[in-house]
Amino acid sequence: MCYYLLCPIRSNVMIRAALTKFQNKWRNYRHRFVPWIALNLRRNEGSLRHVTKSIQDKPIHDEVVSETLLKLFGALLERDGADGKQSLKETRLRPKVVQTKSNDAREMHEEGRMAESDDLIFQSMGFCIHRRPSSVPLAGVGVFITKGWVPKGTVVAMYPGTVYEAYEPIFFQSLRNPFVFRCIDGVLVDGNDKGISKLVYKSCSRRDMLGPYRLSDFSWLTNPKNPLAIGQYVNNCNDSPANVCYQEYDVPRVFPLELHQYLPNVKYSHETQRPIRCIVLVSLRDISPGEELFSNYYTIVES
Ligand SMILES: C[S@@+](CC[C@H](N)C(=O)[O-])C[C@H]1O[C@@H](n2cnc3c(N)ncnc32)[C@H](O)[C@@H]1O
Repeated sequence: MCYYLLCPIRSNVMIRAALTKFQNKWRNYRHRFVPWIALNLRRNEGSLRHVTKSIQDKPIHDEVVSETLLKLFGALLERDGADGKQSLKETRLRPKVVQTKSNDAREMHEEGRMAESDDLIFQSMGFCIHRRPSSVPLAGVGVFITKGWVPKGTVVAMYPGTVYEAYEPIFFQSLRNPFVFRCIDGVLVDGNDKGISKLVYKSCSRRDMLGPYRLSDFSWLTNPKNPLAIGQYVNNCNDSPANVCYQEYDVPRVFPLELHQYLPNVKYSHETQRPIRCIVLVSLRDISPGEELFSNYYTIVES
């Protein structure tokens, strides 16, 4: 009798102990991409990023991020029109103009725009960045430095997308979506440029205007006018160490209003009081032309 009673009790205790151990490990574990972690944790344990405190997961100062963005966005604004109003008008008109062109003319127009963007980013940042088929078999698209050198500690890309507070609903957008990025504080950024995610981003971006100024950029959903806004396509490193890492950056309130139109992030709810959250990718070492960017999809935050 005793035997039958004791056995379930002992196994209950063991199960509870195992669950507590798992819960503790899970709490410390700040995963970036939810579906990916479930499938690949064991295979990629060697490529984990360890940081001691969440506050320390900033390889460069936020002021340096601000300076970089101000420089690039300033150059984009100069290209698009001195006060940003012209670029807004242009953005509204562009679809109609493009519709009247043949496919060839449209392709030439896009190629011209890409070459112009390349010159601009090369002049202000010293490198060019593009999407290409990944060097990792079956990994889809990746992001490459195609021209110029990237010194260690440089902002190389931005992770675009809709920003959800931890309590906001994202269930339907997250189904079969490998682009949902999780910040250390639980904020989620949906960088998918297709389907329902695309619709949500566009509608939030159109909602948020301040007078003549757009507060976010939605061109990354098709052809990014901010050339850095392709960070959601950076793949996870497998065997060799990552050459970039994610840094969370809350846009300071003093960030010039006319430059917000180049920020590739928008709040899901406009009632959220905190500053807009952006994610930048920062180089962990010097990167040479032709190299693919690789990040860590896993970060362990040890408290
Ligand atoms: C955020 S997306 C990155 C962009 C993706 N490569 C694409 O073409 O859409 C994450 C997905 O990329 C793929 N991926 C990323 N790193 C990988 C790797 N090292 N090996 C294989 N697949 C990878 C996985 O399918 C993962 O769910």
